[in-house]
Formats: sequence, structure tokens, C-alpha cells
Amino acid sequence: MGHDHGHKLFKFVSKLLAKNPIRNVAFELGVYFYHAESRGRTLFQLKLEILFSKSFFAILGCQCYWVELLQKWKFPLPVNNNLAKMLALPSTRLLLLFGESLPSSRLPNVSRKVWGQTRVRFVSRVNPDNEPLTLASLGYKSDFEKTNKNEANKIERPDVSNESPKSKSRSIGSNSIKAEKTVRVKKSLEIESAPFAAKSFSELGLPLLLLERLDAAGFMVPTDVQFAAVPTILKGHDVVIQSYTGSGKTLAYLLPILSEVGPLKKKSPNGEGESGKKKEIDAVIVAPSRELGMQIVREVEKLLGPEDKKVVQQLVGGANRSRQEEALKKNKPAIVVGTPGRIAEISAAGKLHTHSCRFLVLDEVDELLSFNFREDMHRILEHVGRRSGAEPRGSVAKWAERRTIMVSATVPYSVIRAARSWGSDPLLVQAKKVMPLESVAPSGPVNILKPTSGSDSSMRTQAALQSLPPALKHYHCVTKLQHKVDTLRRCVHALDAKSVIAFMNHTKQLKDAVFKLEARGIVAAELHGDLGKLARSTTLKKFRNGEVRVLVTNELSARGLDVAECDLVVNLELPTDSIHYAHRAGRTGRLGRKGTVVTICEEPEVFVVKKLQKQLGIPIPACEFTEGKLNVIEED
Ligand SMILES: Nc1ncnc2c1ncn2[C@@H]1O[C@H](COP(=O)(O)OP(=O)(O)OP(=O)(O)O)[C@@H](O)[C@H]1O
Repeated sequence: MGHDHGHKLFKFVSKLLAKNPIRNVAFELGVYFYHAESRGRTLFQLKLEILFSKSFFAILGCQCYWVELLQKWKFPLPVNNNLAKMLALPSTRLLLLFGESLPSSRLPNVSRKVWGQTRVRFVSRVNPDNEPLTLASLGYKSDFEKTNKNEANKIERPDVSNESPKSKSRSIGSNSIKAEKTVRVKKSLEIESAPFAAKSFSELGLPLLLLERLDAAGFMVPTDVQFAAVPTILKGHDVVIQSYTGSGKTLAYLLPILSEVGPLKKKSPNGEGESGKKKEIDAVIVAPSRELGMQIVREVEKLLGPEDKKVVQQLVGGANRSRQEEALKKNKPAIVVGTPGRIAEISAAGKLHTHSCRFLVLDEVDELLSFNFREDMHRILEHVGRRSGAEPRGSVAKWAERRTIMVSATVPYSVIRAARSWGSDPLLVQAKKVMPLESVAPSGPVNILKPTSGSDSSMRTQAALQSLPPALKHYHCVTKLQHKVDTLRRCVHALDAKSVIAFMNHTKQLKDAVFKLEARGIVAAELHGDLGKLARSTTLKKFRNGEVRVLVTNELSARGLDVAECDLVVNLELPTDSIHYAHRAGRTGRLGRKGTVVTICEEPEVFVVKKLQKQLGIPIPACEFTEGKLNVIEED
């Protein structure tokens, strides 16, 4: 039955795409699958890579059931008319949309509003050749054709360094797909775009209830790093999880925690410990900023569902402390997520009982190592459970052995050293491998203003490379200081970017930039630590839902911030080192989506960009914005 449906759909989509080759700029196609009733079985896994002029939409690892419904529809559908109504049809299981100028930024928003954020997945890939769009040309096979998933996941990546130097400049513009094509090269590196594993969540040893929640929340296939981390943590290891930005590290540690803590956990065979509320905290998750803390809470809540929301409690700075303490007392959460200062503060006041805590997560661990957090981190490490293998402390006999989970896209050697003293024989978990920390050679964050030795820099390059999503495109643009904001504006228009994060280092300049952008008709907003918590939350909310096009911010937003629609990151001021560059850049191109990073700098700063390029092992070619296009400038 299931295969039959899958097969029908395969044939149907094949025919449809064969009839509608994508040849020109104006043609766009979106494929949306709504998956409501599945129980996590893979009936049919669809892999599509579709070339559009402005937007790339494809969906990976989806399942569908009601093909019949689709076949009743007439194509092409009127795309812009009553889209929300179509999406809202209760019977809609699968929807294909054809048409001109599909509003790439609005569609995810519309569908999110109608179906809820997690029901629709977007994965993007670039098809390098201007060939008719067919399933074969997209490398698509049905799951009963014994697809090698890794093969199918491979995409072409622009390799700027291999391009012919004949032309002086190549254009990438929102209205010129031809121009964009000239930037792509004859010889391309093969890489994987979406970091999905070839296996399913059900193979990870997770409890049934959690599998059902994953399914209901729209998480269909684990990412590579989730597939590597979950079983390792479930086996009881302390771990350092390192994989590139936007690859799903949060769920990689949340899933094993939720397997053992809270209402979704595995039931013990004799049902012991199921009744009666526990009074103490089972898991403490520490994040360096309140925004990141709140984002993690939302991710936990997605899985817990509305009825069990109170199992997790946020303890972030800037919010009312006594209210947080009251909530702790009243709700007795099993999991707390917070910033180091607030957790340490409430713990020191005796209002947070963590000695029987079994999980300690340090998200963005390299940031948590910084001097600012030293005292608070010391308290947390001393009072949250006890390091596995360590002696119980003081008079309290019931210190639980904790699993220490340290997470970041960038793991300098200082983290490896800290991990050894905070955990017990921790393992390093990366997307496709798990290894002992001993096998990691010393390296460190790269300060771009200091010279580096040859061997050192190659190790650092390796480390930095693994922190960047492979599909990101990087450019730099030289301009005068007073023209930077105008260059940003031209950049936004040339790339037709819908959701932009512009990074700066100083609050005053940041405010000026927002003012100038607004004066030039671009909806912009500032986000930095000097703002109150309400202003920060409101701005972020507006940016997430598309009301703000350009968010001008500082390092506060460089880590962890997950806005799927962000399609452009701009460095209006240079980051301090390659690690900061990687985290800033990682706000775009999340989970295999397309993304561009443009560094706008002055002539005397170009040497810094060259250094970044070398240290990160990526091309960051020079570009300019003329005639509404991004033109790559060839170097002699
Ligand atoms: N298996 C999955 N299927 C679909 N979406 C997923 C999956 N895992 C994670 N995501 C989504 O991918 C996005 C990025 O995940 P997450 O924020 O955990 O990345 P990260 O690796 O922690 O990034 P960073 O290093 O920037 O903090 C989130 O919106 C998350 O909900």
C-alpha cells in the first residue's frame, strides 16, 4: 500500500517535471510536502534538487500518502492567489506549486503560519547545469530503487580558485541566472549539502514516545551529527560534540537527555520511579546568551508538547529572578536551561538543587570558557552532579554521576584540555566519526592579527573548515568607510536577500548603520546587549517573522542564533579571528540551505580577509555591486 503510493508519486512527479523543464529565469517551482499521520516509517523518501532563479526549494526525507488527492488537481496552480487558503485545506497532504516569481521568502512564512513551523522542511541545492529539470537530472530515485543516499546527496560546489581568469568580472544578480552560472566552474568539488544521515531516528535506540514526538514535530531524518552523538551519549560517555554551524547539534544532545529524563523517557521494565514527582533537576543546559538559552528551551518544548512544557525551565539573565525561583519551586522541572550567571546565582542562593543531576550540557563551550564566565562556570561544574569517576564530595552522599556534554562548531585546543578535566575520558563526536580526545592535536583559535607558523595554521585550517557549512559562498567587497552602508544596501538588492544579518563591533556605529539603512528604505533593526530584554526579544521576533529585513547586530548574535530564512550574512566590520568569522557566517546556510557571506572592508583591511581565506581554507573572492548584480572581480 505504502510502496504503491510512493511509486505512483514517483511516476507522477517524474512526468510533471519532464513536462516542465526549467529553462529560464522566471520559472520557479516549489515542492511542499505535508506529512501528518505518519508514524515514522519511510514509505517514500524524496530527494529533489531544483534550480530556480531566485530560490531553491526542495524537500528531503519526506513521506506522503495521499497521492490521489494530488492527481485530482490541475496544474499549474495559481501561485500567488489564495496561497494561504490552499495550504490551509485540511485535506492537503501534498502540494506542488508552479508559477512565476514564487515569493521565496514569504512561502516558508505562510506555510509555517498555517502548518506550524516544524511541518515543512526546506533544503536547498544548486543544480550546476542549465539542463531540463527531470528527476534523473536531479539524481532522484525512489527508495525501492536502492538509492545510495550518499551519492544522491552530492552536489556541485563552486570552486572559485579553478576558474578561468579570462574574464575580469563575473556577475551574480537576482535577475541574472546566466550571469550566476558563469561563476560556477567547470571543475567542482563534490560535497554533501544537507547534513542528513542515511538512517532513521528509529535506529538510534530512542524511546517510542520520543520517536512519535519527533515525528509529530516534523523531524523525519537525523542529521549526521545526531546519528553519531545520540547512541554515544546513550551508552554513557562524556562527549565533545563538534560539527559545523546549523548541522543540528542541539537535538544531538537533547534526544539522549529526553530518552532518560522527563515524560518521554524509556519506561523501566518494572515501572520503578515512574510515579511521584522528582524534586531535583536531572539536566542542566548552559548557554552563553539569553537568546540562545531561550532558543534551546523552544527546541525542548517542541518535543515535549504543550502539556509537558513545564518539564523545562529557563533560567536566563535579564529576566525576573524571583519569578524564576518561584517557577522552580512550583513546577519542579527536570531540565533547566540558562546562562551561567543566572544558574550560578540561583544555585548559590540554595534555590536550585542540582547534586543529583545526571546531565550537564555546555553549549558553545569555547565561549563558556571565556574569562567573563569563569567564576560562574566554576560553581556550575562543582555543583551539578559529579564528574563521572570522581569521588562524592563533602557530606552529601547522593551526588549523581553526571554525563558532561560539551558542544560547539569550533573546538579549539583549550576546549579539549577543559573537557579532559571536566569529563571522564570524553569522546570527540563529529558528523561521521567518534574518537578519543587523545587523537586531537593541539591547535587554537586563530587571531588574524598575529602571524602563524605553517604547521599550526594547517591544523587550524582543518578545525575551521569543519565549522563552516560546505555550501556557503563567501565574498569580500572593498569600499570606503563612509560608503559601507550604501554597499550593504546594494549587496542586499543585488542578491535579492530577504533576511540579512549584518555584523558590527561597536554599538554606536551599529546604531548609525540602522539609521542610514532605514533612511534608504530598508527595514532594519538593531540588536545588542545594551538593549533591554523586551526590546531584544521583540526585535528578534520581528526578524524571525520577516518584518525586519536587515538585523544589524554584534557578537551577541554570532553564536547559535537559528533563523532558517537568513540568506545573507554581511560583515560590516571585520570579525576578530577566524573562529568569530565562522560563527557569524554560520547564521546563514543552516541545515544545507543556500547562504552567502559578504565581508565589506576598507582597502587596508584586505590583508585580513586574505588571512581569513587562508586560515579557513575557503575562497573569499573580491566582488563589487554594479547594475544590481554581484560581480566577482578576477585577481591577476
Ligand atoms: N533532524 C533534523 N531534521 C530537520 N531539522 C532539524 C533536524 N535537526 C535539527 N534541525 C533544525 O535545524 C536547525 C539548526 O539546528 P541547530 O540550531 O541545532 O544547529 P547547530 O549545529 O547547533 O548550529 P550552531 O552551531 O549555529 O549553534 C534548527 O532549526 C533545528 O530545529
